[in-house]
Amino acid sequence: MDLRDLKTFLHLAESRHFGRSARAMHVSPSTLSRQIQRLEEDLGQALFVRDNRTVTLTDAGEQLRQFAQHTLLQYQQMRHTLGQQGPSLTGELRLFCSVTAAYSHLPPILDRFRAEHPSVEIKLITGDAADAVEKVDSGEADLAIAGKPESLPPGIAFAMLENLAVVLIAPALPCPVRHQVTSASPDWAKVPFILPDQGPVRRRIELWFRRQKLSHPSIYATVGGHEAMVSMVALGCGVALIPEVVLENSPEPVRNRVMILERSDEKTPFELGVCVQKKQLHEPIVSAFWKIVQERKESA
Ligand SMILES: CC(=O)[C@](C)(O)C(=O)O
Repeated sequence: MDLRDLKTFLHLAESRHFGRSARAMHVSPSTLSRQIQRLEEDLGQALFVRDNRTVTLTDAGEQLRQFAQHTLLQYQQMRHTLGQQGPSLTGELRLFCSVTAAYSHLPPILDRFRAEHPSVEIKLITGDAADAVEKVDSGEADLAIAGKPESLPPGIAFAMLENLAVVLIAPALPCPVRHQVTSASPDWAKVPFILPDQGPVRRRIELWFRRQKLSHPSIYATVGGHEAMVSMVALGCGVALIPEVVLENSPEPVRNRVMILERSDEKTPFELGVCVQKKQLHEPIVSAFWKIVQERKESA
């Protein structure tokens, strides 16, 4: 068994997306398939079940995921201990992110940070992704995972993690809204929209309205938190624009009640990243976390 295969496997087990993992690990999709095949042959078990778009772990895959997570973290910890001079960091780090980001993007960064700095206490605050930059700007959090706003406050630094797709979603089960949006030429002025109350996603739906020449859209509700928007769409209340990762991390019964009407084009990606106050970057704990984010960015 090769550590690189294990790393690639773990990435795929977390992303559940061949293309994304191949890009992040700097290998071609066929190399990635070969690495997984090698592990499957070695263990004599299938690790993933694949269909057109999604990848699911088998029981053996889940066992290997746990093994890979422990092994790689222990390895990193050992490497760090061997190469470490001076005392390790102690203190507190306050992180803010959405529930979605806590599932999708925070785990590998936090695992790595914990492996290197086990004595730092992590205070995780979850909430509306749209509040992330403000939480850092106001000093309530040291670092946050955020969608990049059109303009960043002057004291804030932003390190991009990934370009996310943004999708327009509608109820998938038979209901009046589904009927409206699946007709041959929907009357968009009559379709109820669920909007985030603020933030970069709000800005995007406003641009979408403009492109559709929709000056008076019908607003069903304005809510805080992209996760809540998915639930409302799943209940048939209206349609909404959200980062696709929020849908991907919604519980399956909710996901099954939602369909994607439109996916944003690659020219207008939604930049997800980590933000911090520039003046805090010299603080040892903040700077240690920032360094890990920068390294991930380079390997993404
Ligand atoms: C901005 C952000 O954190 C996410 C993951 O895209 C979200 O929760 O919408």
